[in-house]
Amino acid sequence: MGYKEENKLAVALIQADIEIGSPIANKKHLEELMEKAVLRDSKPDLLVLPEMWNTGYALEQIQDIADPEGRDSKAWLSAFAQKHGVMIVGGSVAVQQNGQIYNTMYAFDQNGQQIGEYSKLHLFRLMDEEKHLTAGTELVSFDLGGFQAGASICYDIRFPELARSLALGGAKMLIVPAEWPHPRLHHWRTLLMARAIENQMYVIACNRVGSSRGTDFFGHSLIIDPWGEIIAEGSESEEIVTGLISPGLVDEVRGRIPVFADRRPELYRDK
Ligand SMILES: O=C(O)CCC(=O)C(=O)O
Repeated sequence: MGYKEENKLAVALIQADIEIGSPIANKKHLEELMEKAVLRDSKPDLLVLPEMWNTGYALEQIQDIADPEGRDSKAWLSAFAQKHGVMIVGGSVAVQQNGQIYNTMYAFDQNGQQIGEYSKLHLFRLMDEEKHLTAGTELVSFDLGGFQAGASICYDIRFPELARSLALGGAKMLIVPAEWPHPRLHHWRTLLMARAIENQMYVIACNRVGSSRGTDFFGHSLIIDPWGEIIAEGSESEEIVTGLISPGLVDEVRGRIPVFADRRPELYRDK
């Protein structure tokens, strides 16, 4: 593993623009940025991509351009991970599975082995997602170099129950690929910060930039530590956002303010 410091993981978020309805062009563009990220002097251990990078929100054509069974996306991500010895959380892609379309994240270890698959649980009605996509049905977490990561996608961060359930299941970091637009920058930053502070976990959030059909995506990808401190934040332009994270800090913060021990689950409503 290319750890920069003992027990630390070097993370690089690929804050890219996405061309609507153009999976081939998007893959080529992302590959250029990912190559830039891994060829830097300080090579990352983990790359994270944005949401729906293959198609963007081309929902009315999605049946025709979604990746059948995710085959093409998985093969490409796996080959890149293996070639460069880097772990990848491949943002998410529109995938066609048994006649349904899902918004699905695939994760790979540094040998190119698939280690995770998660389909977005909460579909975003403001963008008509529920008319075109099928929601996932499972909470997912996977191991990233000894660091348990919980999966979520964009709108999912508005549901604190999801991040809390992942944390209760052992996750020390929440991964959030997104296509989150203006004018809700305040929501994005506040919700991500809250998920980090309340669950005392890292939040690793990669948002796209650029404009598509009148919607402006603001980037501001974030790496937030379990105290809620911002380790790195993107601008509103394309860039690679980097930071170092350490599993030990999660244990330290959880030890200092024992939120999990102080919960009163017997009093909370679950319906
Ligand atoms: O919740 C929001 O404001 C944005 C969510 C979103 O754009 C998405 O889930 O694709």
